[in-house]
Amino acid sequence: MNQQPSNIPKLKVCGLTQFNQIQELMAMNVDFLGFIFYEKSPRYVLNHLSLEEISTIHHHGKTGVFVNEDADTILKIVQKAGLHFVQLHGDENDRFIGELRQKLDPEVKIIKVIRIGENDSETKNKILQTFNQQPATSSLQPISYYLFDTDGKAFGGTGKQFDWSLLNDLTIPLPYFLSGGISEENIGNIDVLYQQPFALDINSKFEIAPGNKDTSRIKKFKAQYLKDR
Ligand SMILES: O=C(O)c1ccccc1NCC(=O)[C@H](O)[C@H](O)COP(=O)(O)O
Repeated sequence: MNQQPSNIPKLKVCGLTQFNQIQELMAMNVDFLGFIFYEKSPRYVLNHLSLEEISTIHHHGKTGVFVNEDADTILKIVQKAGLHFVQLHGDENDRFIGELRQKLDPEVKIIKVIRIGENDSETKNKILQTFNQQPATSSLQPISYYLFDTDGKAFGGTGKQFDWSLLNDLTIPLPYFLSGGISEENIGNIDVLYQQPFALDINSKFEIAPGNKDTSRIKKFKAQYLKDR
């Protein structure tokens, strides 16, 4: 993984489908490469790359995004594609996550997505419930990271920002990825967050078309916002 001063968030680029673009992102030391294994997404990676092709990508941050997928399918994809992170982007409950954790190689880390709708007490309760799902006595922590994204019918890739100030009302017990419509236009507001993100997750705001990334804009974004601020 790329060495950076710890106060600078890492960068995940999600919804990758093009081999040449993946190579360009690797050359610019992007920390996480996101592949969507959800058939209904316009960024469904298996329409473009095979599991064998993904397995040939030599990078330590290969992340598979899954939506309410069954554990054995996730396991098979993780093994065949050589993934390092599993991002659970649906409504997976603690029991499912615990079972999946038992099946996965301990080196493979789980990122649990919390999709955020309105900034209201119901949303805050939903988030707190998810935080409380972590069994304290487990020898292997089921969830390693949270990812906060904007809720929507498509589950992800909405291109919309949620109200970040909501995170300031919470003590987030794990490092987290900040996601949902992140671009040059709103990243300047990141300083409002008391607890800074471990990583930023960018996607549709840097696309020419779904799955087709504007890598030169990503390069500029990374150089401008993810160096010493
Ligand atoms: O991007 C998708 O098409 C998608 C569909 C279903 C579940 C997850 C999906 N994306 C996962 C991501 O991690 C995205 O980067 C995240 O949703 C933010 O996307 P955006 O709002 O476009 O920046």
